[in-house]
Amino acid sequence: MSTPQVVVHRDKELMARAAAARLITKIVDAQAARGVASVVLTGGRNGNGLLAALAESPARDAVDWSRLDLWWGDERFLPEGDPERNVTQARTALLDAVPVDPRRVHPMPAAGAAYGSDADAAAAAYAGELAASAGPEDHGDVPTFDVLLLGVGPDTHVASLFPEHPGVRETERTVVGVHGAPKPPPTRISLTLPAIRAAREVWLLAAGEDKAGAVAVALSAPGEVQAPASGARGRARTLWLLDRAAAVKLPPQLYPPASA
Ligand SMILES: O=C1O[C@H](COP(=O)(O)O)[C@@H](O)[C@H](O)[C@H]1O
Repeated sequence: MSTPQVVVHRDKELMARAAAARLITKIVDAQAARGVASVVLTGGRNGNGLLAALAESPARDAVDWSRLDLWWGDERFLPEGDPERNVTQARTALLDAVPVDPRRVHPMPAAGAAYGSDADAAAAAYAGELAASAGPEDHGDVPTFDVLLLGVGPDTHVASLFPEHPGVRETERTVVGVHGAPKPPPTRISLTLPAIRAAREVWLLAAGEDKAGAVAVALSAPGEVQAPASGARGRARTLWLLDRAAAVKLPPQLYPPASA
């Protein structure tokens, strides 16, 4: 697993634009190297800010959207089309504006329809979809995602893995149903830390002073059960993309001052 690197941008708008530019380059490079790229999307303010910045970037046309697999790190277990679902927000921010191949877009299941209110069954189905996409070159039952994006909550949660909750302790399953989440809605679906750690690169996004405490705690090497963000690492790279407000409690030796 890789050691976290920290990049600090002036403010959240610049952070979103820089992260979007970085993601475009990463997708184009992966498509050149392997034909297809895969990205795991996150919900939340910073994840959607990145997608909106990507939608506005003229360089978005450098991406071959038909050769991009999109997965989700977590989902709020709500009915299809609910405005609070992460996939609904991603469609509004970006996906409705670019020619993605619908067969390569893999939202987590919604409540109702096939799974009713059974988030555990929906999580198992998504685990099956991931396993079916993993090849012999991958590490276990998930594809080796090129980039996995994560927002960081003020309590250090990532995806829907909350401190001290059962999901963050999971070591076998790749996807779990989450019950009684401290942030609404209480029922969710989430990738687990083992699935997150299958990614080549994990990028954690945090902006604003309400995230400063979480960033400082997660980067001070606590246990991942207490601070889930600290356990989110990529095989090749772990990148924390911050704005100055979110970095304010970090010791300066953790990042080069020139990057801020
Ligand atoms: O509920 C969620 O929250 C986290 C963090 O969101 P933020 O708005 O505080 O950045 C997000 O990453 C996750 O996908 C989402 O379901």
